[in-house]
Amino acid sequence: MTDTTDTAASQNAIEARGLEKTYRGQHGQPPKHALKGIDLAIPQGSIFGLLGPNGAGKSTFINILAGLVMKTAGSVSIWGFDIDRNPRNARRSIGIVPQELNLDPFFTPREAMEIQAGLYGVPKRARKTEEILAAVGLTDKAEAYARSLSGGMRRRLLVAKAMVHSPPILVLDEPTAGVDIELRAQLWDYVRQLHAAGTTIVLTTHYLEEAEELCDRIAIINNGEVVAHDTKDALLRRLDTKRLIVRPEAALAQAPEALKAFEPAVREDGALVLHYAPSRMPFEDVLDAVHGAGVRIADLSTEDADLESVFLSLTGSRAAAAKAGAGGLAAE
Ligand SMILES: Nc1ncnc2c1ncn2[C@@H]1O[C@H](COP(=O)(O)OP(=O)(O)OP(=O)(O)O)[C@@H](O)[C@H]1O
Repeated sequence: MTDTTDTAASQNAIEARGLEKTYRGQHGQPPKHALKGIDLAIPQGSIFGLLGPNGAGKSTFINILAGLVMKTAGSVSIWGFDIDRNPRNARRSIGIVPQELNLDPFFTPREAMEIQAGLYGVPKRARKTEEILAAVGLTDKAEAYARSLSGGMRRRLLVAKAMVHSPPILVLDEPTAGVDIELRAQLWDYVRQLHAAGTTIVLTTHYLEEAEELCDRIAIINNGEVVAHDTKDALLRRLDTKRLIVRPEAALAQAPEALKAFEPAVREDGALVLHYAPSRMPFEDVLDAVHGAGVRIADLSTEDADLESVFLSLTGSRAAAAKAGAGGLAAE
């Protein structure tokens, strides 16, 4: 076993090559090929979003990083440490916040932190229990039993526990599920602080808006395969599509036939939504078409493609996008 990192690999916080996972079929079920050769490089210092519909394989990927699921084939290195050849160092380089709120109900947050630090062999003088509890807003609850904590507090305690050994990488698996908006904002503030201090952040989320707001790079996984892997901006640019939202002076019963080429829809609030490709069609031409169709405009606005559109075009699944909690476009 060696402790030396491979310098090329260490440019990336996490690197997976040809990663495969096949779950053995249980109760007469056929085997499940959950990861079909994943290649993924997560650069150091990024806030990386891992997106995908339910069952895409995100948790499988994260559980392989955590050492909870054995891969079937391929290789993974964490902070330059191969998980097979150097599992100890690989595991020390990463803090994982699990999806489930699995906390021992009989320990207080302070105790839970100390136990976790002990498990990682962090010497007493090097522990940062109070500092981390304060950062996640749990100082007041340091002596409360975990069972008396709200869902949001438990989630924040899990983040705190994942940070006890000061790993350079923090992975959050669906961290804001069940967390109310205020606490979510607080959690993201802390995650941003960690990122500013140099921690690489990887998160899976069902909230596309969250990924859009937070992440600088995004991979979309569908059906065990990476279908996109790019900077967020490049992903958003990839779709040459904009929406024009027109508020007509008089209510429209339906979208005018003459505007068919713009995939028109009349929203519940009465707005007429048109789609166009800005690189191929000057805005003036879109407006002319609206006038030509006899629609008098009371007000208008445009919207760029969002992550949901990208997600939809890549996974081809409107249901998946709806499940992904994007909202907002439901009326179209
Ligand atoms: N222990 C297991 N045994 C058999 N099949 C499994 C097991 N765990 C996951 N799977 C299957 O593997 C596929 C990928 O599951 P995984 O949980 O990784 O997806 P996910 O993208 O994390 O989904 P979600 O967002 O719902 O958590 C799914 O079809 C799932 O049913």
